[in-house]
Amino acid sequence: MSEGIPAIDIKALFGPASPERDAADQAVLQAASGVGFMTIAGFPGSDLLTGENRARLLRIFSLPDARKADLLRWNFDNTKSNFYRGWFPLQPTAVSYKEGIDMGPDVAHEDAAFDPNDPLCEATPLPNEAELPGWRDAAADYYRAMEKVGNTLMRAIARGLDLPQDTFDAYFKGGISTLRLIRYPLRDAKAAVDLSGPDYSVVHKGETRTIIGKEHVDSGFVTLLAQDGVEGLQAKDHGGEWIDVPPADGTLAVNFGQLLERWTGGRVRATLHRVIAPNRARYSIPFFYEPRVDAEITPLPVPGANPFEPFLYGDYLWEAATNFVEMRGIKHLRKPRRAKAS
Ligand SMILES: O=C(O)CCC(=O)C(=O)O
Ligand SMILES: [Fe+2]
Repeated sequence: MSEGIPAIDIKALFGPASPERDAADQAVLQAASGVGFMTIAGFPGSDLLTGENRARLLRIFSLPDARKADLLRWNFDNTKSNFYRGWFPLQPTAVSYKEGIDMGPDVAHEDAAFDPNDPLCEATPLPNEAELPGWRDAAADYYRAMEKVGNTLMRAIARGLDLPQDTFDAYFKGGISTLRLIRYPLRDAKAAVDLSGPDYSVVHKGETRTIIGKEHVDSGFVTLLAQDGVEGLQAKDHGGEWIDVPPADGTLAVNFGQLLERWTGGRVRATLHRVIAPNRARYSIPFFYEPRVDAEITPLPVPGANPFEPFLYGDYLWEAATNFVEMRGIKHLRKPRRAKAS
C-alpha cells in the first residue's frame, strides 16, 4: 500500500517559532525521510503559480526555432561557448522527450558569481527583451520567489534534524540554483524508436503509457516543481510502487535531491521520479535549489548518519549532472577543483 504524498501548508515556516512551525518542520522532515515527496501550499509567491503566470514564463516556447537555436549550448551547437546554461533541444531517440532551457542565478541577481573558467558559473543565454517583452522580469521574479521557498525549507530541514536552523545558510549565499523550463510535446507515432519497448513504455492503471522523462533522482538539495496543470509526474515510494503526483494551482511538488541525501548521511533519501506521457503536450517548471559552487560538504552531527569524505559541491554536481542526456558530452570540460583523497 502506498503511503501517499503529503500535502503540507508551510505558511508557519515563514513566521517566528511557534507550535505550528514545529508541526510544519516535523511534517517536512517526515516527508523528506519517508516517501521523499510532498506538495506545499501557503508560501509567499504561490500567486505566481497560476496558469496565467506560468504562461508568462512558458512563452519562450513560442519563439521561432531559429531564436531558440541562438540559445543552444555547446554540446548541441559547438559554435557556442556556453556549456551548462542554455537551451537543450528535443532528442528523438532519448527516453526523455523534452526541450527547454536551464537558467542560473544571473537571471535574478546582478552580482551572481561569474567565473570564465568554470562552466557552473557561466552566464545564461537569454532571449532579447524585444523578442519577449517582460519575460526576463517574469523569470527573475520567479527565480527569487523560489529561492525564498528553498531557503525556508532548508531551515525547516535543519530544525527537523535538531540542528541550528542556520546550519546550511552560509552554503547557499551565492548559490547556483537552476530554473528550468521544460516542454514535452506529444511523441510522434512514427518516432525514430520503437516506443513499445520496455525502456519507453509502462503499464499504469491498466493503460500503456510512454515514458517521456526517464526515472532519476535530482542532484541538488530540494527541487520545487510547478507542473502547469498536466499530470504525468510519478514518484517511486519505498515499496517500489510508482505513485502519481497530481498537479494543483498554487502548489509546488517538492522532492529531495541527492546532495541532501549525501549531506544528511542518508537520513533524507533522494526519491526516484519519472514522467509518463499524458494525452497532450506537457510543460513543467522545476527549480533546483542549490548551494554555492565552492561549498565544502562535510558530515553533519546527525545521529544515525553515514559518514562520508568531504567534497566540494561543484565537483559533485558536475559529475552527477553531466550523466543526464541533455548534458551529454561535456564531462571532460571541467576538472574537479579538489583531487579525491586516495
Ligand atoms: O517535468 C516534470 O514534472 C519533472 C521534471 C524533472 O524531474 C526534472 O527536470 O528533474
Ligand atoms: Fe527530476
